[in-house]
Amino acid sequence: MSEEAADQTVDVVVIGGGAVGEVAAGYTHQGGLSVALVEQSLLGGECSYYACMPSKALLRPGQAVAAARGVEGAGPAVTGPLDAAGVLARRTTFTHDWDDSSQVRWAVGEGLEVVRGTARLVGEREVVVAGADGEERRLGARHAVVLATGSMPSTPPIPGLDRTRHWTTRDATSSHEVPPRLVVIGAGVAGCELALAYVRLGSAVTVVARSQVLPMYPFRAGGMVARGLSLAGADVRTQVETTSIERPEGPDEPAVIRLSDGHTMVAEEVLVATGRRPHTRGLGLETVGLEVPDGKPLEVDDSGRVTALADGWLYAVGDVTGRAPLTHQGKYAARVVGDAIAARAAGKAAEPRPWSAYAATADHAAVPQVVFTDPELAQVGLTEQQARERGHRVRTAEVDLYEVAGASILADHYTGWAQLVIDDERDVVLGAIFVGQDVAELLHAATIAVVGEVPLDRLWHAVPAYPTLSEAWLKLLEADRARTA
Ligand SMILES: Cc1cc2nc3c(=O)[nH]c(=O)nc-3n(C[C@H](O)[C@H](O)[C@H](O)COP(=O)(O)OP(=O)(O)OC[C@H]3O[C@@H](n4cnc5c(N)ncnc54)[C@H](O)[C@@H]3O)c2cc1C
Ligand SMILES: NC(=O)c1ccc[n+]([C@@H]2O[C@H](COP(=O)([O-])OP(=O)(O)OC[C@H]3O[C@@H](n4cnc5c(N)ncnc54)[C@H](O)[C@@H]3O)[C@@H](O)[C@H]2O)c1
Repeated sequence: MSEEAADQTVDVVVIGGGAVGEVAAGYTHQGGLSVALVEQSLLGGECSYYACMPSKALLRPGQAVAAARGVEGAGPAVTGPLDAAGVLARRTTFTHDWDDSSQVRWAVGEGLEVVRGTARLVGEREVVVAGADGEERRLGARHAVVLATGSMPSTPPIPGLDRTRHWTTRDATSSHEVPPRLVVIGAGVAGCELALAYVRLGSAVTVVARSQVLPMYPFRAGGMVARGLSLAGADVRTQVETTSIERPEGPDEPAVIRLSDGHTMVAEEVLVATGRRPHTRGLGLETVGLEVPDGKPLEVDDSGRVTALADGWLYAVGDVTGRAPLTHQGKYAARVVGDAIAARAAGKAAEPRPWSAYAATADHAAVPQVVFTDPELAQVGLTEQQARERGHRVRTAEVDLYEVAGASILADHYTGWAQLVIDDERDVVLGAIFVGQDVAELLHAATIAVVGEVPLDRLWHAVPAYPTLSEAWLKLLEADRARTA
């Protein structure tokens, strides 16, 4: 688009103002470039309004109560059920009642131009934004366009689902009611977290897993989370398919859910939490010669450049790339994208050398994730299975966390498990997993060990304070010594 044909020309247009797009825009601007950030809905995206923050806000009160009840002497001070209305109200303070004014103030304060509307590519470095009023605005980009359009819930092919009103994670995180009965289909991260939140809020919850709970993690870890859900009162059904869903009495009447084991359930709400697909639909990718099948991610190199386009003006970042669909990892890639665009605009090569500022290298082997269930599950890097599949020769070290003095102080009858996946040739940590109460804060030490490739004989000198849960590290290293002695 020539500067005359455009209503406005900036250095960089970022499409999608979720957490990831905001960071890409911010870093690009800090690099000295003018940036238009286009958002069709709420600036801040899923994480702020329908995902991370509201789900964690729904979970936290139940965690606080459970922690107190797990300590003799403290338990009697906490009686009665959660105040569901209070929990929902506190959640709403985190979503700012689904009002993004504070995020807009932040963006404008940073020097970004916020453009409201739905954007699509119409050619190389050319974007059209359709506003809510139907007006179209043409934006030209001198250097780059960044696609940060996120992901959408995927709908599994369950007979009747497409005709039956149901919850997605958006509804579950923004509900103002606690349904008396809730069936959760899918026992991935979102399904497990939201099942726990609602069972603790008072719903009768059934979780339907077609394989196991959290199948992406080691069997033992998923089993511990499944047991935690059961102890909280959920009915967890594994190895079972959902064969049909309907609301036979009408859209506002209870749903009837049938399972492959012959069981039938009735519930006011059904949450379908069976994964997400990259949001590439309607982006005008065909106008720049890209063919991306629906549901497939935009492939990018480590600096975020869309690999299918030769001249490198189109970038993608966050969930739409399918690389590591987590807020923190998307924001990390966005920092890389912002730095790479600014450097290239200044005439630098900005080659994505591994571990340089221009490469999101950690995406490949050091992604941390916490599942905020009870017990929590915190994992980084490669699982044992992934490491073996990638051809590493590995050994593992494992401990039961009740052996750790800090754990026994934290909770009576603490149960937990930790495992290190160790590269047998280089003696460095490739991955770590912790399952137990409050293990989330153990994770960053593991991330540092994995990213830093810290040799085990040096890690031996990183002494955890007594009596903290971090002594899990000492126990793990001792277990490895005992095995390799
Ligand atoms: C229930 C749930 C809980 C989660 N909890 C966590 C957690 O605790 N920690 C964690 O790290 N991750 C969590 N995630 C994952 C996390 O929410 C995503 O990884 C993150 O939101 C991705 O950010 P994004 O900016 O790439 O996409 P999004 O947040 O989806 O933002 C994309 C934005 O682009 C906009 N957009 C799309 N198309 C256009 C267009 N054509 N024009 C203009 N704007 C457009 C959308 O309106 C949206 O605002 C959770 C996910 C779910 C579903
Ligand atoms: N704490 C966190 O970091 C957090 C919390 C929630 C979500 N997320 C992220 O958000 C994204 C979406 O979460 P999610 O849990 O929906 O996706 P997911 O991919 O983690 O899990 C989806 C689960 O649904 C199952 N499934 C698929 N089709 C099914 C069917 N027909 N019947 C029953 N089960 C079926 C899959 O086997 C899988 O276990 C993921 O990237 C996740 O990592 C992160």
